[in-house]
Amino acid sequence: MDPDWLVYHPAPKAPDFQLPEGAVDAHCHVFGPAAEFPFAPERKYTPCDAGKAELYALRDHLGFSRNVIVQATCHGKDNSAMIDACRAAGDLARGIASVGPEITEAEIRDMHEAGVRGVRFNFVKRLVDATPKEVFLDIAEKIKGFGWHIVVYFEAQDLEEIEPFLKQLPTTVVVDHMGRPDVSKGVDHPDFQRFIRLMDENQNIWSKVTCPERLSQQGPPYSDVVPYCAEIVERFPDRVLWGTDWPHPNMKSHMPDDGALVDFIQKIAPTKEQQKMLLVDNPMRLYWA
Ligand SMILES: O=C(O)/C=C(\CC(=O)C(=O)O)C(=O)O
Repeated sequence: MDPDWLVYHPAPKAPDFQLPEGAVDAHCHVFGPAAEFPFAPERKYTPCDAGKAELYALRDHLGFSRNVIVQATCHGKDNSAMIDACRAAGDLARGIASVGPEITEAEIRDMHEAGVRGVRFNFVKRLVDATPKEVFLDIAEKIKGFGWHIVVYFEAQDLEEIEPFLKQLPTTVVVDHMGRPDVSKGVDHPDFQRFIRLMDENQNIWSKVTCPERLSQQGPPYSDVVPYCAEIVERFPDRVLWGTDWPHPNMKSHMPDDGALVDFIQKIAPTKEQQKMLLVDNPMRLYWA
């Protein structure tokens, strides 16, 4: 693994916040183990091993019922670790894959049968080499007939440029980590308001209200991120998802305690009704319907 790699928390606390029955961790990853599932040659980082056994132990410890496993860029377009983890969980996991334009209908069907329900388009330059938008649009056409959706990962400064592309996508679109706002700017800043407007005007666009540990400039308990997540949950309660982001790739400042991350949920979704939509109803509708 990279010399400055931070390994996931060895013993997260038991959450004080009791998750609703049937809660879904809708954003997490598996890494390897590398001996079984080697990392991709084109990867931009080399993580520690963090396989399905550890992921499912964390699920049970925190009180989640299900997982959505998002293909991590260190595995490139080889989705086998993610698919193996989905198959091992039976009906309790779904996956988001990374695919190229050469993907065939038969391959999509196989992945669907394993539990995959979408693809991820990544625009974060430190994680991937750029893919032309026409290639992504081509992939979108191929997957839409399967009822899959598209997860997009970009940073706040790139929103203006990719907004027309997002509006062209023919499926439900889920934005990772609220489009990574700069939380020093305030929720009223035009950059975050642009993201709110995008969701407001496009009913097919959802957001993950995730990764306070990545977005925070203050560190735990991530109070500076609360207003951003809370604003989105309040405005769009039926289009939000939450996940741990375990095993927290590329965290450099600190490694979060996953139990404390679960406790964060009640600050951004204060009512029982919001919590149930965020953690159960929305992910079940998108991934298990
Ligand atoms: O875990 C995340 O969502 C964020 C990542 C890693 C990532 O997306 C990947 O490797 O695919 C990041 O910001 O480094």
